[in-house]
Amino acid sequence: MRKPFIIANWKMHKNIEESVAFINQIKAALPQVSDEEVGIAAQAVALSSMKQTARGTNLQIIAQNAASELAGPYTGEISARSLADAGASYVMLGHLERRRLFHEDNQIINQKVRSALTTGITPIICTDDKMVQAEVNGEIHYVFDQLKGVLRDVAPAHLQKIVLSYEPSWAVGSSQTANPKVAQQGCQRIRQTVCNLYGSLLADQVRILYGGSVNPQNISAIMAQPDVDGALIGRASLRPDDFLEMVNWQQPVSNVM
Ligand SMILES: O=C(CO)COP(=O)(O)O
Repeated sequence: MRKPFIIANWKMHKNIEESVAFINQIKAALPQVSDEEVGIAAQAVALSSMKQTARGTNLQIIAQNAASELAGPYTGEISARSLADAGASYVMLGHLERRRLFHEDNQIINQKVRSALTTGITPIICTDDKMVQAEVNGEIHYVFDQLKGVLRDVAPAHLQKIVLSYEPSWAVGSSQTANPKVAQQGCQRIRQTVCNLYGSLLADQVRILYGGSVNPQNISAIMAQPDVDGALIGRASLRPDDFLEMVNWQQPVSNVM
């Protein structure tokens, strides 16, 4: 049984004080750890204070990026080792914005994945529909070459822990509301690719999240899809009440607030 995972990706929003205040506002209303995992991906400087504030809760503190090396002369970089020290249990790697704005490619992301794994911090590997997209007989086909590249030399024992995500480029940060069927199709194809690479047992275990314009109105329909195990939420995660509504998507709103 795959445990649902709902993640706020705050990107470069919220300073340390705002991050801590947010956690103080939501921590009493988080779901049971046995039912669901909840996490917040924030700027690296806020992680340590967030971890302290979240003590006693099941909230996962997540880094948004890490260096490909663990130590050395890389001015301005932050290693997965230091992120783990700061309290991050997961690190997002290969987000669409990292690929698009900072020119990260599959090789670099693969190095980052392998470095993170040596520190015990769990990668959340993001993929998008820019993998290879081809139209055959009027149907869109995604070929998940990105996945093969970023998972190179990743052992099956490690893949068991890794979380994957599907974030179509046109839905991230856009006004286009995610269509649950598209979310399902993308996640299902990622699972199929994992099955081809690692076999069906691991493909059934790995969690695959959907990201791109998720909000309190559409999260239930997205989470109802069989291959969608969670959501990566940008803009709609910035307000505590909206975030709580989304992490408690299984309950009527009146029971949450
Ligand atoms: O980038 C995202 C999550 O990683 C999605 O961002 P939005 O929810 O703002 O579209």
